[in-house]
Amino acid sequence: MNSGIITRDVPTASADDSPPVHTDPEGLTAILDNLDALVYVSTFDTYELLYMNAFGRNIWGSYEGRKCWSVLQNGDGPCSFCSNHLLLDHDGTPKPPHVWEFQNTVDQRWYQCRDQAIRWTDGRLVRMEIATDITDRKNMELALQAARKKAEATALKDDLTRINNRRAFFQFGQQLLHQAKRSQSPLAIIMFDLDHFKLINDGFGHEAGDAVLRHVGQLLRDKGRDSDIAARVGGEEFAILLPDADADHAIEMAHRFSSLFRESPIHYRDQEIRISASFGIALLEPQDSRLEKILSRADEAMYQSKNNGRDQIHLYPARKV
Ligand SMILES: Nc1nc2c(ncn2[C@@H]2O[C@H](COP(=O)(O)OP(=O)(O)OP(=O)(O)O)[C@@H](O)[C@H]2O)c(=O)[nH]1
Repeated sequence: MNSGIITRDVPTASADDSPPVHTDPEGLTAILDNLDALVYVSTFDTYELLYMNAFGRNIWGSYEGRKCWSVLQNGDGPCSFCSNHLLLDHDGTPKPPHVWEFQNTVDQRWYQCRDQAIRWTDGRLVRMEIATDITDRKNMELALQAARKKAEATALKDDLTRINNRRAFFQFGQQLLHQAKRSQSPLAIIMFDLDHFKLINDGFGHEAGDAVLRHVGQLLRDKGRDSDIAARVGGEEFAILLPDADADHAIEMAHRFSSLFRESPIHYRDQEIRISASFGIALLEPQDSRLEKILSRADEAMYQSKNNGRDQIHLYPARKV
């Protein structure tokens, strides 16, 4: 059968292991069948496969009289990612090769594909693809990407409490601040500091102190809104950024956590550790462009709660709520 790429009568290589007998003096079939890459040719209008080399036949089977989407992708129609429309100019002139990567749905391996419109032996323009197996490189790339993502996520988490660390608070918070300003929506920050934490460390031991911090982290994770950014911003100091929250909402949230802390003692080695915290709330103001400004007002309000006797909530500038 004439493959179309070969200009003389040449037997098509079989998918079995026996080497094909090549009669074409140019040895083109032998060259194509010895390539460690898929080469195939299909028509633009009917998607019929006109040629596929031995690499392809060994993986995807026989192709004669079949469509590329059926043989190569086991599909029941043209592939959604078909690159045919990228291979010809609007006036029908072949464009330079289109190079892309994808994972084959039949053998699940990754290929780098080089697609091009070429002139077939009967004169019409057809699609040719040369696809090289890049699975090993791709897997390494994907593993590296996953490792980098994990490292980035780890760098933004506080080891002890498993909530955001200070760096993450500023990174995510600054973005939310810009968003709030753009959409002219409110935004609030609640800051709190555990009361007499040194006494917990001194009385129950540093490990008990760690257990308390973990407990607070857990409450923040479990009881906050998904859209809020809760972070440990210091030793026993925490902050919650509340997007789209006005004073009433922030006050309600602060009261909710204040009660939760008071009402959920930590059980540590048969001992019960009771905690409370002093809270400060600050709201986004029109002149704010940096998160630090709002945080420092929340910090000021928090110190009013500390100085007034602890276990209470102040809204900046000086309102006990
Ligand atoms: N267990 C533990 N303790 C910590 C950690 N980070 C900071 N601390 C302790 O937190 C304590 C903070 O003490 P202070 O700043 O005096 O505050 P406080 O005792 O909470 O008193 P007030 O804030 O005034 O109510 C210190 O003893 C620190 O050693 C931590 O990761 N684990």
